[in-house]
Amino acid sequence: MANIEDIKKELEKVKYPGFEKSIMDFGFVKDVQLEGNIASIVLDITSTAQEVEEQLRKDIHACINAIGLEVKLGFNKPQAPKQNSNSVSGKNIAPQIKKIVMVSSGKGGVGKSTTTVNLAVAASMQGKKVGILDADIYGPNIPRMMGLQGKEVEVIGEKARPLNAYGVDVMSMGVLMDEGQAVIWRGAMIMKAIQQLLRDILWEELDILFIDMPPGTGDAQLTLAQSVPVAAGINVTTPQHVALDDSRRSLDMFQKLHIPVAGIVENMSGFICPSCETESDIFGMGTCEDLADQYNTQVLGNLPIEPAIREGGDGGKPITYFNPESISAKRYMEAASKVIAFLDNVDDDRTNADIQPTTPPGVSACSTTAASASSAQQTQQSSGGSCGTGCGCH
Ligand SMILES: Nc1ncnc2c1ncn2[C@@H]1O[C@H](COP(=O)(O)OP(=O)(O)OP(=O)(O)O)[C@@H](O)[C@H]1O
Repeated sequence: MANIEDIKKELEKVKYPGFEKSIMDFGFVKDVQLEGNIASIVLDITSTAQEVEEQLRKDIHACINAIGLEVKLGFNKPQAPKQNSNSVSGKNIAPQIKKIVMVSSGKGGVGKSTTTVNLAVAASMQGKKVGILDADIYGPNIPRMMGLQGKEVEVIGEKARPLNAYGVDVMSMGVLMDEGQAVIWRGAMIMKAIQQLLRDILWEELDILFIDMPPGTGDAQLTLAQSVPVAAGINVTTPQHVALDDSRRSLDMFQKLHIPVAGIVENMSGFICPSCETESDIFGMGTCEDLADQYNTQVLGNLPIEPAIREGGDGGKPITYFNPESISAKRYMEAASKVIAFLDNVDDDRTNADIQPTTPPGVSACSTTAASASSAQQTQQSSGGSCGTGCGCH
């Protein structure tokens, strides 16, 4: 006869809909009891969506029945939010912003924030009125990268005015939270935070708002797509094949959310030696071309690993603004021009209902299942010359 441990083992096989992690790993299973052959299980879940509950019921029944037990299931769920999804209500909560661009990556640490900052600065240098919303609530580092760390936000009534650096308006959870404060966010809180960052911030009329998303494909992406019409998505990745697999998830998510894909930024693509400026291949270069073809999009730019890019990020002095003659700054400028050209072709008057999904609030239109696209071919590039600094050039 199965015991409680057997039940828990079975529950480890049940994945939370739209995610790779199990309900046990998420800590959603609050109570497991066994009386006779009836397993009583209580779950705390973050989604209000009926579909999520139904899927879980189905999966849990299947695996618990398989070990010869009946199931009694209880769910604790948050109240459904009053605010309907944008696509359902047709409401745009930030109508003064002409074009919203979602910058995403399949995983953390690939240079998404660095790319957001430099693209935004580059677009501003090309005459656009630009803002950055740092929605990476788990690691908001845009304030540091824009030299705004420790700056006080001006509060007017119940709203806050964005900060400004290098001609770009900026708002971030990092400005609103104490430094180093750890944040553990669950679905409903993320939804609220993102909506507040759009609605309760006094954004001026902007041509483009770049939004630096948390890595991955989750509640934040869905909430954003349901709250405002997202005109374009940009995927940032590094060229290694493992990173490209994660990237596919991100690109699949754009497709599922009906977000037009402006392109892919291949970051840390080769290394530029600070001494001789030779570009050499470290993690691979040019691997995103195939990926872009598969998703019918373009590579916006190949940004090398350049110490000056990191120093610009750490020191709050973006390379595009402070060293516009560098190879990287020129590539960011070119990438920004491609984004602007892409946005020119996305209709200003498109409403969210035209481009974003019509799933009810809280229902994940995102899937973490990677497309079964074939692997991109790595293009090896050799570099000439030798500088003798051990940078890898030969
Ligand atoms: N092309 C580059 N050359 C050198 N350093 C880089 C480059 N791109 C990013 N970095 C550095 O890599 C680190 C991670 O970059 P960044 O914070 O932009 O990544 P991220 O994808 O936003 O990470 P997270 O998901 O954790 O927020 C930073 O220290 C940044 O300065």
